[in-house]
Amino acid sequence: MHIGLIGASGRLGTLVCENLVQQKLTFTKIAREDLQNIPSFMQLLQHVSESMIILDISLPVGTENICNIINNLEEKNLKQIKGLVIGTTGHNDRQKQLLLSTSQKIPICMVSNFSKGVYLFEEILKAKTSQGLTVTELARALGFDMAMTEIHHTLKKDAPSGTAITLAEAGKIPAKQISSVRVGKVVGDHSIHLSADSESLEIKHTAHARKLFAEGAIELCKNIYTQAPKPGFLRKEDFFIS
Ligand SMILES: NC(=O)C1=CN([C@@H]2O[C@H](COP(=O)(O)OP(=O)(O)OC[C@H]3O[C@@H](n4cnc5c(N)ncnc54)[C@H](OP(=O)(O)O)[C@@H]3O)[C@@H](O)[C@H]2O)C=CC1
Ligand SMILES: O=C(O)C1=N[C@H](C(=O)O)C[C@H](O)C1
Repeated sequence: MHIGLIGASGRLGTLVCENLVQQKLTFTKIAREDLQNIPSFMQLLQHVSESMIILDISLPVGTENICNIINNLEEKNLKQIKGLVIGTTGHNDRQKQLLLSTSQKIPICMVSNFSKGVYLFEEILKAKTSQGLTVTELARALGFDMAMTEIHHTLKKDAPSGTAITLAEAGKIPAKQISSVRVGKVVGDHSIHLSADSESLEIKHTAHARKLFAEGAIELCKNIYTQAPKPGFLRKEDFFIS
């Protein structure tokens, strides 16, 4: 497997490159210039002889650019790309629509958080209690009010975080109940607060180091490459465990 990496010079991208080198996996850095038009991208593809997974950990405009390239590539060149894994967050509705239409051409997997802990968090929110209720339904029935906070470093561009949006969807927590804090160098904290008259409860995930996301992203790329799914919007749940 070869990885085409968009966002290689970024905070996360740098760690992904280090990890790929450690694992002796081959990769190509895809710069913003490579995504400007088909000839630029074709030049890059011609230097890669193997089939590849493209990992996008850039900004929403980077995602938009790679989607436009994919939608305009000839079928024979498209065959070289086995999947597009998107870790970038903060897409607007138009960009989400573009991703959906691009998934008709290649398999696309969008993962707002590559950590296993957040995956577990999401599954907890979607699970059913012994009475057949979701955690949120049970909490509300027991008189708990629910809200979420997410805390990240000050250089993060989007708010709320992609993870907060994903967790809120899983727990059916209204978007207006999410608060975002940007402070210092926090890698990523997500908490759900449950509050009743005389007691409170908190479910919290803390990312202790950014390399966690790099490891998760590469593992996911490997799993998708091995399973070789057909074009479409992939459920990350089908690829998180190898
Ligand atoms: N899914 C997950 O688990 C995680 C997701 N993220 C997400 O990943 C993304 C990157 O985060 P982070 O590394 O902190 O951000 P950085 O700002 O450090 O890096 C952004 C990267 O994107 C590149 N870039 C920006 N615009 C374009 C473009 N138009 N075309 C190609 N490349 C472009 C930048 O390149 P240049 O140097 O040329 O500006 C840079 O390499 C964010 O969306 C963040 O939310 C972050 C952590 C975990
Ligand atoms: O930008 C970040 O740093 C992070 N972004 C992702 C998000 O928006 O949820 C994942 C993680 O929390 C770090």
